[in-house]
Amino acid sequence: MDDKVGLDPSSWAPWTHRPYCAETPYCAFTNSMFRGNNGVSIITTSEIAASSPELLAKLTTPIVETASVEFPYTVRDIPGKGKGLFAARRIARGEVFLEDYPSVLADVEFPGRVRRDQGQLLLQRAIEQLGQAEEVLSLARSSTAGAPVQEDVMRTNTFGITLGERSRMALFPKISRINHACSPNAFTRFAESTIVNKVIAFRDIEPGEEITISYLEVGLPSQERQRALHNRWGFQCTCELCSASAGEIAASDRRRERIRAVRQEVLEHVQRRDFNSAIKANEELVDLIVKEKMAPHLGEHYEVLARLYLAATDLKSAKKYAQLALVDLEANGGSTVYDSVEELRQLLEWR
Ligand SMILES: C[S@@+](CC[C@H](N)C(=O)[O-])C[C@H]1O[C@@H](n2cnc3c(N)ncnc32)[C@H](O)[C@@H]1O
Repeated sequence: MDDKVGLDPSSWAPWTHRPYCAETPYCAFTNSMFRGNNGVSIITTSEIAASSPELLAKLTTPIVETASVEFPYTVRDIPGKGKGLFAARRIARGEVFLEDYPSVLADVEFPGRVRRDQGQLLLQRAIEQLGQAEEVLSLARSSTAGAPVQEDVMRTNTFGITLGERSRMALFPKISRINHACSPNAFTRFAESTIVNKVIAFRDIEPGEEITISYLEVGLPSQERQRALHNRWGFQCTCELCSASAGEIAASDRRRERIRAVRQEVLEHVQRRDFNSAIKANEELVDLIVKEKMAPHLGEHYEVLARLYLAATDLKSAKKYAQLALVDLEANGGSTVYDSVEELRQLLEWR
């Protein structure tokens, strides 16, 4: 690719910089006009880039964000945690209070398919070509092994997303300042159609309160949770749940192990089309989730129950759970966050 693309900028289209490939099948492609002059870079292969015209169109359309809105949060230093986000006013449950676009995207398999020094060159180029390179490079790092800055920043701050039918790492610079909590007060939703990652309040957040999200799948047992946070993000979890008494932690772990087992059972029942058993297992799941205070996810579980009852041709129960799901999903952002809200509304109209 390095050789095929000339020095003439018109041959780089739709990118604003000459694609840089570090003698690998992967290249760093940059559009520096994305979102004003913030820019976006993607590390992928030329073949994948060429086969994703819709994605390319999204990344190369010069999105200009609406005139500066007053952000309902501030960034502050927190002893022992680096920086963090704090509510500048009351943020209501369900409010979408932060929207962020990616600065760097990379195919998840890329680090395993190139030499480390080549990967580093690709990352370096992908970041240095951005208008907000400095902002990206100042994000948190967690390596204790002296990893290069770019690699460390990516490892500490990226989310796993699906984009253009591929798993990618994505760095959202504003969201990157949000710290982890096992029982967070906010969650993120990435919308592939707009490539916006939204942050939504799980519950009312009071002025001055720290805004948190969960870095992990909610519901991991304590040891797994602590190991993952330590290994990838380099910190010791001290949240309420991680600091509870040994007895409380053991009880929570038992429920979480059971939640995991029941989730698997639900899938197996559905695969066998045994909807009645799937419903029974899902009802146990809802019960465990409430006991484990993982209630923010209840709406999605009610939705699963509505769909299972529908599959079991019990329309009355399907509607009951669709209604419960709607109440919950609407309180957590409604159709701006959940694609299924409209479908659930239609289900309630069925006769
Ligand atoms: C994505 S960044 C979050 C923002 C970061 N604190 C900063 O200064 O930009 C992830 C890093 O923040 C720190 N961090 C996040 N959550 C934490 C927590 N609950 N306790 C201690 N450190 C935390 C860790 O250093 C972690 O590697």
